[in-house]
Order: sequence, then structure tokens, then C-alpha cells
Amino acid sequence: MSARQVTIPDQPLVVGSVASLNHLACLQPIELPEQCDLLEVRLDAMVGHEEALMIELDRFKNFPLLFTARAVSEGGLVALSAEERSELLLSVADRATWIDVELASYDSMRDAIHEIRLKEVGLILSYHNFEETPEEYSLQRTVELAEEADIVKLAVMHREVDDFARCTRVLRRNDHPMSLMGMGPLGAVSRLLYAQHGSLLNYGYLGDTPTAPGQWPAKMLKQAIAALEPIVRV
Ligand SMILES: O=C1C[C@@](O)(C(=O)O)C[C@@H](O)[C@@H]1O
Repeated sequence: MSARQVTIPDQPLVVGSVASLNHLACLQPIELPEQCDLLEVRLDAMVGHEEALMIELDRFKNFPLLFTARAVSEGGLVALSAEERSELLLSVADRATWIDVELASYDSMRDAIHEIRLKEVGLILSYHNFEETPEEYSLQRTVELAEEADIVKLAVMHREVDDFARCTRVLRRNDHPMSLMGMGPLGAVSRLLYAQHGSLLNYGYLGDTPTAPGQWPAKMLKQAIAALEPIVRV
């Protein structure tokens, strides 16, 4: 294919997530590196404000940006069609280091994804489950179906301690670059455990509002992950 050059992180990074234009406007680019390694801009929360968004984004030209236009079925804040989400992503493609698209939206957004990837933008294919942590075979199947992704991302509700073991096994078993996180009251603890076991993108929030249940404030997560000793696979 093309000479795409996507750099896969070689250590766990922290993604600072922002889901409102106001919060984005309050961020100071100079303060970002102590809070996160990548800035996730949730485009689904900023629909109708594209002009103001572009002005804000101009302030972050030197920081890696990850763009997400989440489907409402997987946690999106506004109901948008696949075409609308494709257009949102295309409008920021020149500014993106990464885009995140739900695996379930891959077929309906395929053309936009291909166009954006030709610009050397990394593709995260994601799966979200706000109810439960699916069985291990089902998580494994999702990883395999997302083989096209530069990074496969799973965000699943944790309800019991067994969920930690299940997800840790999935992380350890797969060589494909992955990002894994629990949500809910057990979510915060899981995010340290998975970073320690090789989850490459670890999400926290910027501003004062989490973008998913179980997130840490990004700065705290970055400090906590830096203090962890990685667990090396044998
Ligand atoms: O998909 C993800 C991960 C996430 O759901 C989380 O659990 O931290 C937060 C979302 O903003 C992001 O798009």
C-alpha cells in the first residue's frame, strides 16, 4: 500500500480526554505535557461549533492529537450518522496523529478511514461495553476482528474482580498493540494494572468532567503510571 509511517508507542502513554469546547478553550498547551502524552478531542461533543473548534485547535499544533467522533451506541454524546462522523474526522485529518473509530462502524466509515490513513494517521479500532466485561473468548474475537487497526482498544464495564484477570490475560496473550481499560467503580484501579501489563493508551480526563466512568484526572494517571514498574511478559 502506501508508505504510511505510524509510530506505535513503545511504552504506556496517557491520553487526556476532553469532551467540550469550553474545556478545550480552557486548556493551556504549555501545561499539557505534564498531564498527558496525547490529547483526545471528542468531536461528537462539539458538533455545530466547527469554526470555533478549528480556532482552538490552532493552539495545539505542536501536541499530538487524537480525534474521536463516537457513535451514540458506544458512548457518543450526540446521535450522529456514520456519514456525519466521517465528515467530522475528515475535517480534522490534517491535524490528527490518531483517529479512533468503533470496530462496529468500520464498514460504514471505511472510505473516510482509508482517506485519513493515507495521511499517515494512526487508526485505533475500539469496542465499548457500558454493561459488562464480555467473556474472554468474545474479547479475543474482538481483538482478532480489529486486526486492521494500528491499536485495538477495549473499554469495558468492570463489575467484579474476576474482570481484572480476564482482561489481563487478553492483554498478555496478544502481540497486537492494545489499549485496555475498565469502566465503573473498579475502572480506575484497572487502568494502572493494564498500563503495567502493556496497555499503550491509558485514558484520563482533562478539565473537571470525566468522559467515561472510572477515569482518573489525566495528570494523576500520568504520575501514577510513571511510578509503576512494568510487568514484562515471559
Ligand atoms: O473510548 C474512549 C475511552 C473512554 O471511554 C474511557 O473509558 O476512558 C473515554 C473516551 O473518551 C474514549 O473515546
